[in-house]
Amino acid sequence: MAYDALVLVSFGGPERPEDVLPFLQNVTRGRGVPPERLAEVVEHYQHFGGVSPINQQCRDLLAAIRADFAAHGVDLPVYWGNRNWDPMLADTVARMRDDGITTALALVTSAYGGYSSCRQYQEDIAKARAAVGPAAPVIEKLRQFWDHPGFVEPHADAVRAALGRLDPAKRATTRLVFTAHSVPVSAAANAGPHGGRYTAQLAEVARLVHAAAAPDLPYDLVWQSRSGPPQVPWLEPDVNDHLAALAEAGTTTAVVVSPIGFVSDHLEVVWDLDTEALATARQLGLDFARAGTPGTDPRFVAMVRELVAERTEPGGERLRRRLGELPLWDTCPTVCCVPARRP
Ligand SMILES: CC1=C(CCC(=O)O)c2cc3nc(cc4[nH]c(cc5[nH]c(cc1n2)c(C)c5CCC(=O)O)c(CCC(=O)O)c4C)C(CCC(=O)O)=C3C
Ligand SMILES: [Fe+2]
Repeated sequence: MAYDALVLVSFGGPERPEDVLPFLQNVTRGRGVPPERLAEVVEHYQHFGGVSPINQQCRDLLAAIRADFAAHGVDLPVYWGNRNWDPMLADTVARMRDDGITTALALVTSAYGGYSSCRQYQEDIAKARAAVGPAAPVIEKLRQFWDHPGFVEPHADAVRAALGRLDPAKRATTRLVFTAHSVPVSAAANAGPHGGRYTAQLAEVARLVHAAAAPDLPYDLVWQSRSGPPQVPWLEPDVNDHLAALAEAGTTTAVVVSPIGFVSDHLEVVWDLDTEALATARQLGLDFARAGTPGTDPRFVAMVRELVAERTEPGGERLRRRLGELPLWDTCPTVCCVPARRP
């Protein structure tokens, strides 16, 4: 298959105080998030002057991908469009059409399967193409990359670096706490062609990062950033409750919190972990170091080029680099991740 562009598809975030509410309305439209929760989240964004870091992180990633492509003779223009805020994906797809693009690959800024991480981005692409009309380019999502070394190794190095910031005298009572975005229990059950893939992939990445970074330490996988109405069950425990349970048990004095669910230090990281979870740890008397995310790590950027090569080189499937053992699929069956359509 010949492709004439790559498009980075991301979540989007506001960059001005007056954009926070309309952005949040885009995110939560039709999803039953209570107004009290929305009001709280407005405050999280306003704490940072109404500027989410995520768009600048996408610009930095774009620049890094373009430089890497140029250095390796990959002659593909790279576009960028978001689910929830400017640049909106439909506007980007219109521009791609105007530029004569006919068949593009898409990199989404989530490594995992599941509705919010994978299927919803495919719906975003389908909606944007429908809005542009019949001349819209075909856009194929690159495979999920949770266990690619270009994603796992930067996380593992970040855990090592975070451990280096903690008191070595407390090493024997230090614990790794891996986090990912919580999702409704029903969404987790439906993730992937046979269900349960979001949590299974995260458990695999936690295992791989732990083994690479600090196999001598105990570790856990917990959840953060719960949304939705209180009566709907979401994945638990929450990272804050987990820290309280560790402090209560009395055998932990320090934690490294590693957000393996994410590719960059966006608001869910700088608020929910660096602000909230840090405050929780302080209150509990636990030392706390937050590990970084891949961001623009050269290995992560090179991974993007490798994922493209898997699709463009002859016999490209053989180029797949993976550290894990869970089944992999390039394209999702139509029944994937959508409860109503699962048999
Ligand atoms: C699995 C998952 C990822 C990881 C995959 C991926 O990265 O895509 C993710 C990422 C992100 N989530 C983000 C922000 C928000 N998520 C919300 C709400 C929700 N997230 C959900 C799931 C996920 N979310 C779900 C099931 C909801 C409930 C509403 C719904 O069913 O859709 C809300 C609404 C308010 C609230 O938090 O209640 C906000 C503001 C940002 C941007 C941060 C920034 O601005 O820097 C990012 C990267
Ligand atoms: Fe979210």
